[in-house]
Amino acid sequence: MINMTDVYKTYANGVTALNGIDINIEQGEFVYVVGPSGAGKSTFIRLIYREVKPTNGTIIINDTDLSTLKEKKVPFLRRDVGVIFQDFKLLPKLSVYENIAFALEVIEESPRNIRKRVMDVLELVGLKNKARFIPDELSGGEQQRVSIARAIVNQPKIVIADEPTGNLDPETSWGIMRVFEEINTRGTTIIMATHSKEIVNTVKKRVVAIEDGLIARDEHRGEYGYEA
Ligand SMILES: Nc1ncnc2c1ncn2[C@@H]1O[C@H](COP(=O)(O)OP(=O)(O)OP(=O)(O)O)[C@@H](O)[C@H]1O
Repeated sequence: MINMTDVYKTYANGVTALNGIDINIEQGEFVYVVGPSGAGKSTFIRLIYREVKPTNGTIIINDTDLSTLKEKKVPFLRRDVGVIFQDFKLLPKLSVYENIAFALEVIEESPRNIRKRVMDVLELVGLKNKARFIPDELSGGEQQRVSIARAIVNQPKIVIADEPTGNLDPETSWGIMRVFEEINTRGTTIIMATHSKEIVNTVKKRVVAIEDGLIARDEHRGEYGYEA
């Protein structure tokens, strides 16, 4: 599913963000990525959908070896990997419906299929009644639900989320966690970088701690392990 062997990443400015990562993640797992600021969490996440390339090492995602993946095949990889960011990244002039449909239109789905799939994911994230709203008319939690809906509308096998609750208050964050758990229950692998001690210690999952570009801990139903 996701396999990294001896992965290093040094950025163009000479900063080494990852220092030899070995990990295996199976289909259907829910993994928190934790660790101090600057430890390499975002870099680890960005490798999975090929936003960054490793300096060294092997990355295999769903049987595809990213080191030999041609640029023109990257969109195919990304169909299998839904991405969610801390700052939502919605298109401000498009409605909720259009923001989600957009992800399907670019892969030339039929209008009827698009409508069904968009309404299905809006139902899953609890926003069916806000399909015509634009992002500015929504709360932060609602905007994050839209970005989750957009990430899963292609039915990706993997969802990666980089601090998805970082801009949300605690109560709203629990609602977002319930959505992630529901998606995970349906078989999607979730990989989530987070600084939330409360979430990690309450909603118990596999915890991978990255420190100085290395995996310092990897525990089934682990703890956050740092002061909040
Ligand atoms: N595009 C880039 N160019 C150069 N250096 C970078 C780039 N992105 C990240 N880095 C550096 O790589 C290291 C790891 O950064 P990364 O964003 O992966 O850490 P992080 O664990 O996600 O941090 P945080 O918790 O603060 O988000 C840091 O020293 C950072 O400055």
